[in-house]
Amino acid sequence: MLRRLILSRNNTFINCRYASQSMVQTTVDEKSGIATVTMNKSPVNSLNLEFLDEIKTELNKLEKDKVKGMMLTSGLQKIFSAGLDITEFYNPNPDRLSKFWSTLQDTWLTLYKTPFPTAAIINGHSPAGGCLFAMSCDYRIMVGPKYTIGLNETKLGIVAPKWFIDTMVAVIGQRKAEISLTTGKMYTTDEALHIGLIDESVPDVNTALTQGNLFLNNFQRISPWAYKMTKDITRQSTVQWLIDNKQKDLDFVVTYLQSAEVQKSLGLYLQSLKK
Ligand SMILES: CC/C=C\C/C=C\C/C=C\C/C=C/C(=O)SCCNC(=O)CCNC(=O)[C@H](O)C(C)(C)COP(=O)(O)OP(=O)(O)OC[C@H]1O[C@@H](n2cnc3c(N)ncnc32)[C@H](O)[C@@H]1OP(=O)(O)O
Repeated sequence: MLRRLILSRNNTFINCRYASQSMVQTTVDEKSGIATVTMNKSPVNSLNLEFLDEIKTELNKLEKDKVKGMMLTSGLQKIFSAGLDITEFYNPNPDRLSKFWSTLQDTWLTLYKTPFPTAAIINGHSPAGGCLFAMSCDYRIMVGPKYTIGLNETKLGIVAPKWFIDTMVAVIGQRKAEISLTTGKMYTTDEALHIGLIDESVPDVNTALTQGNLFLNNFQRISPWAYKMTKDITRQSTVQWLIDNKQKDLDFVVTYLQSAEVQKSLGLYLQSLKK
């Protein structure tokens, strides 16, 4: 791992951590202590085992470094994240599938429970797992109007796991989540703003980053302990369910995803993507 200081747009030094061939780049503004984590896995930031592992490691590092906040964004042109990498569960190797799913569980727990405030800068499409990661941040700013966001699992012929569902319910409420999930609806930026799936719609990435910094800087005036306790209490039931049911969730998903019916649906969906 290499480190270097670079000069940011507002002339403060940024501590930049990067590794050769890294899929995740992080900069930390030395003045504000706010980190920007950029997902950079071409072509669509699909979340496979190695990518999830890198994201989790990076989040743990930020916690150790005691950053004051984090913005999660994408380095790709028009995609925040295409969600889980479907090739991890289409014709899967069962051992790798288990490893993949438990890494997803751990990465999500790490992101959902960060002791520092987080903002998703959604600068591109954000289906399924991409939407999950955005919803797991404390605040969402989406660059409009061209992109879409939502939990579209039913469109793939699969079911969003309970903790995906609970995360969405926490953001938009039971009724809207039920409609969104059953229909697999992908919302435009305006629609997402209207139902509360995102907090702000902005015209470009620079504005999104400025607004993200503004949101995170609010916490300079809040006790970190009070922040963390409040977040833990608010998110407790969703987090605790997964902690208590990790193995059950894993066993179910691994069996379910390998069933003939699900494999057939996934094959057809992948084919439609290639077209
Ligand atoms: C009770 C129930 C309990 C348990 C349930 C159990 C299991 C639940 C399991 C899983 C939950 C699943 C969560 C997910 O996240 S599934 C992933 C859903 N994602 C999508 O549907 C997105 C699909 N992609 C797109 O819509 C478009 O690609 C996108 C808008 C992101 C970008 O469009 P663009 O035109 O720019 O690029 P493409 O040409 O479409 O794609 C380029 C390239 O990338 C491949 N691709 C795209 N998305 C994925 C993906 N998610 N995984 C793997 N590969 C992906 C695409 O096929 C193209 O490949 P190629 O043709 O080879 O270049």
